[in-house]
Amino acid sequence: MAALVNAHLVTSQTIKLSSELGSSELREGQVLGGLRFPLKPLRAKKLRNGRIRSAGENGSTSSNGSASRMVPIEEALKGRNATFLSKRSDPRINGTANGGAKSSTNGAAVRKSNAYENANGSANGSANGSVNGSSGGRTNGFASPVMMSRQLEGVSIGKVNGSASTDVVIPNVDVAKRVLQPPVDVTKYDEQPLRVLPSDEGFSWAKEDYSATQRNIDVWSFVLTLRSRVWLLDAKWTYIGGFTEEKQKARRRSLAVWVRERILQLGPTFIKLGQLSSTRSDLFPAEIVEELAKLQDRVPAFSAEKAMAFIEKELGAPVDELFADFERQPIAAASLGQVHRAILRNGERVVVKVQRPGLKRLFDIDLNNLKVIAQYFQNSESMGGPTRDWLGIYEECATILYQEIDYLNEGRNADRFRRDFRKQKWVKVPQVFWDYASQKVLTLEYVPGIKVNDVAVLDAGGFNKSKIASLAIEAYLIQILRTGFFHADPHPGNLAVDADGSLIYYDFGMMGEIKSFTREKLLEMFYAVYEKDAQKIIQALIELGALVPTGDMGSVRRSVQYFLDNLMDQKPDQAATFSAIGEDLFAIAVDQPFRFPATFTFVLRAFSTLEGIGNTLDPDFSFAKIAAPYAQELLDSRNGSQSGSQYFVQELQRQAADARDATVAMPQRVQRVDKIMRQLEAGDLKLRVRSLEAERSARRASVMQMATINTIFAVGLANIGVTLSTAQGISAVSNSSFVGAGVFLLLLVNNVRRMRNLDKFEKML
Ligand SMILES: Nc1ncnc2c1ncn2[C@@H]1O[C@H](COP(=O)(O)OP(=O)(O)OP(=O)(O)O)[C@@H](O)[C@H]1O
Repeated sequence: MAALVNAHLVTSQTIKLSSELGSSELREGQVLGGLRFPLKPLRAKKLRNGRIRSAGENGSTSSNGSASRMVPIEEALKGRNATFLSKRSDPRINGTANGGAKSSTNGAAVRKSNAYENANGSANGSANGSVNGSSGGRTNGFASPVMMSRQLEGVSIGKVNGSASTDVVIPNVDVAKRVLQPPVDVTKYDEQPLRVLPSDEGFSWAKEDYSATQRNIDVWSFVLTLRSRVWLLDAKWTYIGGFTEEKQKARRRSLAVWVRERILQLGPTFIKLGQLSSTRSDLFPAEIVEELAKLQDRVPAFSAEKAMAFIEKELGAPVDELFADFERQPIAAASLGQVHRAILRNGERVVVKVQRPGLKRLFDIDLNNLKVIAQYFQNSESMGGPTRDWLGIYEECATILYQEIDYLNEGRNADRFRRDFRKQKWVKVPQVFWDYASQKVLTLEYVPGIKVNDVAVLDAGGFNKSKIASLAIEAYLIQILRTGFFHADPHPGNLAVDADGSLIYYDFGMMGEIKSFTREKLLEMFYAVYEKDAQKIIQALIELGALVPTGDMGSVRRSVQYFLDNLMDQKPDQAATFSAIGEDLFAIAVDQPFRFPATFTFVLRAFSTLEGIGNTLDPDFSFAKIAAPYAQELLDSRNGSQSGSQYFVQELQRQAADARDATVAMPQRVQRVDKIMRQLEAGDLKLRVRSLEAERSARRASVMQMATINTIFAVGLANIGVTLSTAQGISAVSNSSFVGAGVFLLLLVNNVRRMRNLDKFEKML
């Protein structure tokens, strides 16, 4: 690892208590403020300032003998401001050490101030006091939070007890900076000012006494108003001054804004569903999808009191006891919960994810209503009922929602994801502190990072953005094609970059799983994409159930070929992006026999999000360029360890076998063709051909016909208007003729626009 250290770490006043005399070294692998310490030990003597000796603590760390215990400065310096030197550790290590320690300082006056804002604290020199160290307390790796907090209450810096001594090292800023040469001022993100989030106080769903009846009324009044507004969209007579496409578009836009606002009013269930729908251009019009995308960062937060009371209820102990410090202001608020920073009693910096209270009850009511709505949609022609699986979509959403409010499930997902990426050191997944976890509260290692879309900060830190883009794609390919367990919501808020350029993943509430058969087929499709083989892709899609084979596969093949050509030869300035491809695919699906299973839409959604991230990070970003070497690697690994000649021989054998099968089957096939021909001639067999191309031509002809009629009427009426006004001067009749001509002209413009769209569509195929 390059010698990377966070300037914040060294500008902070840090204290380390270690059992080993003179071991006031910062070792490789130690973690400061969530960032791993570099390379070689840094002798304490290089760092000025004081030392304190204290009792050894290693002995008390049962789960990892080598783990040296970090003690918060505040515990050492009674109320002084400082940031902690912490250690990334196995959850079991937390809560160890100091079991049975006697406190001489009564918890060292847990400070209420913001520990994160004290990077330049004044804890200089020696910290006085006596340490009543671990005194051989047997540790309980999985102590309950309450028990642990009780034990840790006694963590104290006071009189040194025992023969060992503790070093307290307070690095000098300048010396440390010079020695460590940080490449980036990570204080920029580690100490970033907190955004003031809007409060949830004005929203009825946030009230404790919100009744189920009131909720039903609120939901149904939204649904019914929405239905009538959608109906009004197409009721041409309701447009004052006559219907125009522009007016309809404006009405649709105002409807979309209204939907977004009402969704915010309706709260968590609808916000989450709105966020999920914000990529379903196959289901909703573009204006709605655009507005729904804005829901991502406009979610109100709940008060610190509410959060703290909820934590106490969930974890069974007051926040004061559980944490040495708990930041009242959340660092983020999302539809289902919010995130607070905190410091454990052992000095570990963590984030506490607190779920919005009352979510389960709200979901139960809302999903009951939504099920009725889905059933209505399913039976409604205008909502595409017969062709869209609204009930399936409802089931999918309900599953996601209930899964997302089970934070224990999220914790398990995080652990699994971390295990999947254990070999890729460039992917970081926060540790879960299981002792501080419940179904509604999750405590995770604090791993600050720069969000992948925060280009200005990445630039200022000198990060290699195209490398980050490549890593993001590669990490995703590993998930989809190798492990089969993928992050289904990789939006920029859930992906950050560490000081050493590694990727940090947050939020494991929504994970997808690809079964091995599907993975195998996706892998085949991936190779086929790499080889630009449309036929193989179609075969894989059929086997995946994403494509229903029909007689007219020619146009499907051409569509696929079009995407292949655009995808593989994609240039940054070309619009053939994943999101465009997704939209086009969905548009084409109306005509063609594609069916998109949930996994497929999630994968496509994830790829288009990643593509967006890639484009933000690197103007020359090309998905294909990044994927190609990866595909090659997979191809090589698929061909196993066989040498080139072995592979060649195997390929020859395969082709020979194909040829043999074809030859053996030939006489049978000829016989069948002959039989069919005779049946046709005898009139026993009728062939009904449905040609999608012919249907498209018919649609085109009908638009042309309408355009011709509109032209005739426009010109005719304009002629009458001109004739009348020259003969009789401007009159009501001549004016009406001009107006009529204008209307037909507009219709003509509309026809021309439709023709252009059809042309564009034709070219795509
Ligand atoms: N372990 C962590 N260390 C540092 N920051 C974190 C950590 N976990 C979460 N965050 C911050 O909190 C934000 C929200 O977290 P997260 O996405 O897990 O919450 P959420 O409620 O699941 O949100 P949503 O599902 O809407 O994305 C993240 O974008 C990140 O900025």
